[in-house]
Amino acid sequence: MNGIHKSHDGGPAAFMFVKSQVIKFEKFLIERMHEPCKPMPSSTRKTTAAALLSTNGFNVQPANGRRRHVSASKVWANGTSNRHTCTLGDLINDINNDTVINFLQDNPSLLDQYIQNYVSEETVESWLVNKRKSRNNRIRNGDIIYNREGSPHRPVIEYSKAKDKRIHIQKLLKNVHEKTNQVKLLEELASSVSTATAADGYNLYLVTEDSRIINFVSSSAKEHSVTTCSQPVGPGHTLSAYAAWCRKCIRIQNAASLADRKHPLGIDHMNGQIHSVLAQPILDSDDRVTGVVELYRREGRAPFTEMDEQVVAAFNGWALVLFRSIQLQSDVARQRKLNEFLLAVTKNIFQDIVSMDTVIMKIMDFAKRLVKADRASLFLLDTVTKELYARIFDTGSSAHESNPCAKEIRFPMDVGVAGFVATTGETLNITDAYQDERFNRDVDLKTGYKTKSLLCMPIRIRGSIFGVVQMVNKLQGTFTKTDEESFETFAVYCGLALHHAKLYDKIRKSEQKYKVALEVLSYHNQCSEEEYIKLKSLPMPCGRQVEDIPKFTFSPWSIEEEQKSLHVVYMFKDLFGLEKFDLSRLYRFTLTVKKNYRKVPYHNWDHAFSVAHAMYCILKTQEHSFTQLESLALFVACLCHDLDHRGKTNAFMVKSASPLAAIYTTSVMEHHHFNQTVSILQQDNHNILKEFTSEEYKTVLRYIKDCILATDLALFFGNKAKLKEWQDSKEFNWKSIEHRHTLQAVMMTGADLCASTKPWHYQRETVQVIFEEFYSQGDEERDQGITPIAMMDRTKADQLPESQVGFIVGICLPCYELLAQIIPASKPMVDGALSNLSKWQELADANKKIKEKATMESNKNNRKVDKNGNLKL
Ligand SMILES: Nc1nc2c(ncn2[C@@H]2O[C@@H]3COP(=O)(O)O[C@H]3[C@H]2O)c(=O)[nH]1
Repeated sequence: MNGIHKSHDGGPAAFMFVKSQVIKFEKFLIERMHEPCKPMPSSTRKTTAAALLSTNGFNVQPANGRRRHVSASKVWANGTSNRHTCTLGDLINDINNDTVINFLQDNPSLLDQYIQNYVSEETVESWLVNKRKSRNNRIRNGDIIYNREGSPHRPVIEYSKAKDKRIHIQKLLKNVHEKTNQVKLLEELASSVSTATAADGYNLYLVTEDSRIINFVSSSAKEHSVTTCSQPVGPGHTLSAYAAWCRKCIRIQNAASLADRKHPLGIDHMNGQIHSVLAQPILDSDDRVTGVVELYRREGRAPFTEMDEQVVAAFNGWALVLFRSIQLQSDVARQRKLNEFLLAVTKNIFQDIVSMDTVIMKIMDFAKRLVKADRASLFLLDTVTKELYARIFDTGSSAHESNPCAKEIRFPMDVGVAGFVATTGETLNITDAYQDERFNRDVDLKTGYKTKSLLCMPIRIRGSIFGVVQMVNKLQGTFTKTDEESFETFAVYCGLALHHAKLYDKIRKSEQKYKVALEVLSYHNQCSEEEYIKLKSLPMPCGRQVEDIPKFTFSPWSIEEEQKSLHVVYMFKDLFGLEKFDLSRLYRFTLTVKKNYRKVPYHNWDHAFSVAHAMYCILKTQEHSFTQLESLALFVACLCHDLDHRGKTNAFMVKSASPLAAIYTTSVMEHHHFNQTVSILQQDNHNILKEFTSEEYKTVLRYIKDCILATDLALFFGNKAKLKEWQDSKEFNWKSIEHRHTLQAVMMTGADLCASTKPWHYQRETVQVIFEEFYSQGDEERDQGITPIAMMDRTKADQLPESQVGFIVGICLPCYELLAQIIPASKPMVDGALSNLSKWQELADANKKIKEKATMESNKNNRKVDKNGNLKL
């Protein structure tokens, strides 16, 4: 049939004939291509027939009387008369598979037109799917299957199959987002690009972080034996190594060009069957080549075109966006994971610090897990001997956890990788230890363990190198940049934990020292057995001896020194009885309290005794106003309220930065007095509260604390104001705990200042010792360059009576007057204070007169001298 021309005279008959043939042709296509579309409308058929004829050189005249001419003089077949194998005439005459195939092969534009106008997109896509399926499933040469069976994701194929593309893309993205495994994504990309370019298969390679090595990762070929696993990036090796090096897409058009000198190793053992290759480097967001996708077509296939190259480049562009997003995502995930890990480390290390060794073991264990190392070691720096040492050395067995190496490993601080890191402060990531000249093989020789990769980092405390932590042998591959970064953060925590552990060790040691000091102290501060036996042997005061004790006017100075302790026991017994108290404990407690008062002029045992006595007097008048625990607390508190007083005020303790002021921020000395009270109660055979229930014990201690703190004169004014308000408004209620406790606080002040209520000669004597203490503090302040207040300035001793007037009027009388309103039996204290006030007033007035006289005298003398000091004549 070659070269046959068909001539038509044209006319309606010819047109009708062609139209009928078009219907046949259409039917043919429907049958062959399983096209589920509707048959053509007749108008379309007409147009198609006309188009068919005209496209192929026939002149078709319209049927409406005007001449429709179908000219057969045109030879059709892509403009060349000698290449066509089948004409429309042939087709029309003898329509069968072969003729149509031949016809369509020679006239692709006709099928193109038909598909574009009459076939739906879905149908075209399903044709494509079917076509690829059949191609991929075809086994060529009987040995290599080019379709990766079981491949989990074939996005392009899935995409082409999907009815709703939008939903499919969402699914695909979700899928992608869930994948943080870059290799899997690259495989997917390679698979997609392979499908898109109709490649017969692909190989995927990844470049190491240092951009030096390219490693084979996977292939679409099921049984792919690779001979070029790992290659240096650069020319002279494989095609992928070369593509990674020159960072350009390389297209090989024929097998012969594969073994170029730039890439003599080609792509691998399949070279012989490969005809065309397209190697595309994959760049990441930092423009670094992360891998290479190598697409290939086998013999018999058309080589890759520039169009394929563009498709691959487009895929690579999208991959870049995708990887950037994945990179960010995985960075965030990694950071979160690291944060969680570090939080766990911190909790674990800080929650349960027992010793430095425990911390070290924990650190090593965490570090190993962090970078997936086989072993870990921590060498501490001995700055004295300039050595690195490890008491706990990771031998790989878990035995070291419970039984650290008895023998310490020690070596000079500049030996080996650890030494290099310790001296330079640099981090080292060594992929092959035996290739590194800094590596010290001795330890391997001793242990028989083979070191391969090493990650070694300095541990710093406050900027100075404290030690070196070493991770040995990454479980898979070598330590990465990410390992280094994570490990660097970890090293900071490590430093903190070790610093903490070091401090903890120090604290533990000083705690032990403190315990020893306490033992020594309590031995010396406790009453001796002799003192106890002696006191016990003394007869308890009785008869006339005790008549005056409950009187407010009773003077503590009127009894012998050694009788005071006995009187304390007497008063205690008198107030509370001995049913609940052990007498021997009471003796010991009293004697030890006495011993713990310093020999300062005023705040000494005498003062403690007189305050306890004043409270005894008040309590004797109020036997049922307070609970037994309250009364007990008031009396004991008075006895202990100035324990270990150093003769200095709170203000002085703060100003002189005393360690006590560092412990307590307010009522410095009062807190210390209470603390001393508890210490004495805790000593052997001293706990006078032993018979109380633990609840009662806690309550008494709480009351004692409140009472002792109330002796801080700074708190008196608030307490007095509250109590006065209740009293003035007749609201004071004995049943109210708050009212009672405020009253107790004011009672403590009243007892503390009781010297101001005593007969004049006792008051004068006491004030003398009070001021002796004040002046001694003033002297010390002056030595420290501080000007003391007038009351503490011995050069202003003449102001004392005036100062006493102010003290009694401003503090003592308001206190006693208020107390007397609530506890009328305490009225003698008011009287005593008033009496002393008048004495001090007299002295102050006399002083004033003397001063006035002196001033007058001096003025008189001044008048007798001229301005130059010379006597006027
Ligand atoms: N000026 C003056 N101060 C006193 C007198 N009696 C006690 N004090 C002060 O009042 C304080 C009460 O609390 P402290 O016992 O700690 O210390 C006491 C002394 O500093 C006194 O008679 N005159």
